[in-house]
Amino acid sequence: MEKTEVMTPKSLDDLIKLLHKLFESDKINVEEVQQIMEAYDSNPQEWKKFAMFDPTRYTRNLVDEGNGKFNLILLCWGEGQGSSIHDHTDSHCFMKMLQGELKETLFEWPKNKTQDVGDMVQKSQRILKENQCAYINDSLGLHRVENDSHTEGSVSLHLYSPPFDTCQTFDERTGHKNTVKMTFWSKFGKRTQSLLHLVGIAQFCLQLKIHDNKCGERCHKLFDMVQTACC
Ligand SMILES: N[C@@H](CS(=O)O)C(=O)O
Ligand SMILES: [Fe+2]
Repeated sequence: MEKTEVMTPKSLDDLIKLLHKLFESDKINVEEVQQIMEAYDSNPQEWKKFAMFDPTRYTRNLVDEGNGKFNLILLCWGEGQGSSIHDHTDSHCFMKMLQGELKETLFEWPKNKTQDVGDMVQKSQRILKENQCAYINDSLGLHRVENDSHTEGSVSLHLYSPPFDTCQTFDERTGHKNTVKMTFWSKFGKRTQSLLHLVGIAQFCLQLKIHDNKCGERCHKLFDMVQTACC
């Protein structure tokens, strides 16, 4: 196999361009992707438009859809926020630190995948520092990611290939698993949830039509508008 030189992306846009090139090929070189992501020197000016925090849980903000080959997602972790123990749906997962630190804990898959089998077995734990790029896939195990800081938020850039929108989460005590849908807090720098919220309100208003035809009519219009805006 030929050895390629590690390219140093000059900016986030440059990194995205390089990633598009690398993922044109059907077979990717994990180390190469990891090295290129690590070589990008985090510059908040370039990514702050994607960085939206929520006080209640970590947010997932879509940055790029990688021509359908990968999703590039910026994750914002407030103080004390973390993920559940989860898998990565048979995809590659690269995780590049843009700001602050994150604690990553690796777990083994529960022995019996169909039954609750007691405590999850912890394999290792490490602190990921700014500009570091970690990698995981399902054959390496499961993980949980946490921002342990009481004073600072953390930001990380995740690349998933192929893209996926559900994963399995695991109860640390029992190993019991659940399939969960993963949502975006924003896409390409624009908040998504508020529109979904409006759809919910419009749907609710539509039900009122039973009681009040005028309201129903108005809400049909609102519902159509919101649907057009969303899709
Ligand atoms: N894989 C998680 C983030 S992490 O905890 O690695 C997600 O995409 O939401
Ligand atoms: Fe993860």
